[in-house]
Amino acid sequence: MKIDVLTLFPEMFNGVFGTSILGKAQEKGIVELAAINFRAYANNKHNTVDDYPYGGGGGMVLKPEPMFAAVEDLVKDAGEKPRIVLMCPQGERFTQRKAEELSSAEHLIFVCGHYEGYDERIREHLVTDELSIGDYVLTGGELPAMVVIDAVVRLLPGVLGNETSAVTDSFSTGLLEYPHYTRPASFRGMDVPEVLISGHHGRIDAWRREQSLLRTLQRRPDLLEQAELSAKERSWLEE
Ligand SMILES: COc1cccc(Cn2ccc3ccc(-c4cc(N)[nH]n4)cc32)c1
Repeated sequence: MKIDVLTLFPEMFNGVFGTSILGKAQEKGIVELAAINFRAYANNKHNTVDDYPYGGGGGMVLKPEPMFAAVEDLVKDAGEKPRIVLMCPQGERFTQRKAEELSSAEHLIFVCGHYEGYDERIREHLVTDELSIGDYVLTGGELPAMVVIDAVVRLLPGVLGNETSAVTDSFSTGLLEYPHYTRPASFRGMDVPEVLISGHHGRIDAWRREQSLLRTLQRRPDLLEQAELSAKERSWLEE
């Protein structure tokens, strides 16, 4: 997979792209990550990428020309038509399901703006997906793009050491994750649940599923509507 990020602050991505799981995914050749300064595509004397809004009002608006020129330059060598993902507070709420959908793309281009917004022609004629990472307003699209890229890349085959963890972790099952424990079996009188030390994998799986259901019921009952539950599980939860 190839991921390009169009931003005015490419240096913000150095740490995220160069270390830990994303860095290793690049070393393994699973993903190619690049942050490009779209100011390079500004076609005016002062290299401006923003301007005052027509109709007046506060704040500056991102101009269409540099963004169109930058995306067209990135797309020209592309095989499959890339997904052009615009980060903005008004976008579709980003979810694990959306991460799974994006992880099947060959090429993603993220548009990270600043200022008070984007010229609407960017949205209407360039963008394929508009995403928000939550109902709060950030200063720009870089942090939301990092969040989305992290959630997408970890799903790519070979990125996570233990293949199953991307499938069984929170939200992939539609439920919150069960509690995790590791050595020591007893720490300051706090013991690991017996079942996890029993070596009985059928009982362990059943306990983990039950804990996921309980934790989801307690913390995120809204997720239960969409989750795939057996009739027995549904009646147990409704008791
Ligand atoms: C566009 O509408 C805006 C209105 C007021 C401020 C801003 C600031 N801003 C600029 C580009 C940008 C990209 C993403 C986000 C963002 C995403 C989420 N979930 N919160 N905030 C915020 C951004 C934008």
